[in-house]
Amino acid sequence: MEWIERAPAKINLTLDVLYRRADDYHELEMIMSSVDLADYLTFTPLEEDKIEVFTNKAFLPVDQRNHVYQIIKLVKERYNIREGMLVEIEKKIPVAAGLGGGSTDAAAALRALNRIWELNLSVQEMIELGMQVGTDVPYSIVGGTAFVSGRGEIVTPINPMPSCWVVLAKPRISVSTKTVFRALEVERLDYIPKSRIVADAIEIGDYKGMADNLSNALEAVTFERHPKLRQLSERMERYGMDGVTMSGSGPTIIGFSQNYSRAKRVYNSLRGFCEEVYITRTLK
Ligand SMILES: C[C@](O)(CO)[C@H](O)COP(=O)(O)OP(=O)(O)OC[C@H]1O[C@@H](n2ccc(N)nc2=O)[C@H](O)[C@@H]1O
Ligand SMILES: Nc1ncnc2c1ncn2[C@@H]1O[C@H](COP(=O)(O)OP(=O)(O)OP(=O)(O)O)[C@@H](O)[C@H]1O
Repeated sequence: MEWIERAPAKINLTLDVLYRRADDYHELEMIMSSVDLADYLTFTPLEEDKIEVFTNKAFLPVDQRNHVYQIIKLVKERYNIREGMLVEIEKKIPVAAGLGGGSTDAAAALRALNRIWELNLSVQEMIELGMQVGTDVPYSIVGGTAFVSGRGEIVTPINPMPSCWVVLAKPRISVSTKTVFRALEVERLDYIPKSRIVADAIEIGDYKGMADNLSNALEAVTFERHPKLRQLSERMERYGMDGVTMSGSGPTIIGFSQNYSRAKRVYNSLRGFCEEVYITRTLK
């Protein structure tokens, strides 16, 4: 029997860095939401005790380095499972883009294994396991629109973000999350945390309040290294998007509009300028 699990991409409406912690991670506050762009994972239980991962992107690792492989291994060890699992990942979310692709696949694997192996894990137990694989896995287990804090493990669902179109633009630039955090001088950040402001706006359905306060503390570092991203962000603002920001540690720049024709126009204009451009909707 086969089991199919959908794994949606996430966007950051905000990413506030509060301080660097003793364990070298950063204390964060973020508003995240899921969008209508997803990977699809097909799970086939195997009698033989082995883990096999396949994907349609040849450059992606399918061994211990794959987040899905890591989750299966973790669950098998923790719950002493002697059966095997074969997973096919149909990758649609751009990789290393700031859209949480690997994390959402890992979360989808946890949800699927929980059902297939009848583990009866609570959301909290899945969050604890997921955190061992990546910062964005806990959010991806919960999904929807959420206020995310701590290292990324405290996920508080809030009202769905006001419905709108989201244009995602990813130029051919690679960004290492670790390098960006390392280059960040938190004590010198000249910037006001926006997550609580955006959460309050979303709670009362205030689209303008949300769009006016999008922000990302990592933008300064990533933009300095890749000036093309600043140009892209300014271009999207000039084209009339209601709000523009960077997702995660980049390089994807996201723009919001409640007007479909405008979002479509921006999408069409960016296609010549950017490697990958998508027009998506937010998910409830
Ligand atoms: C920046 C975000 O995209 C926001 O959504 C995520 O926090 C990144 O998620 P990810 O790629 O799954 O990240 P991880 O593999 O957990 O962390 C990558 C690196 O980012 C830095 N990192 C991450 C999370 C955090 N709260 N503080 C950090 O300093 C650490 O150097 C870590 O080694
Ligand atoms: N299933 C997977 N899908 C995508 N990337 C994976 C997967 N498993 C492992 N990786 C590795 O994880 C790295 C980051 O990819 P991913 O797409 O998760 O980044 P991201 O979108 O920037 O994530 P985030 O927003 O959480 O920082 C890549 O270098 C890739 O090789």
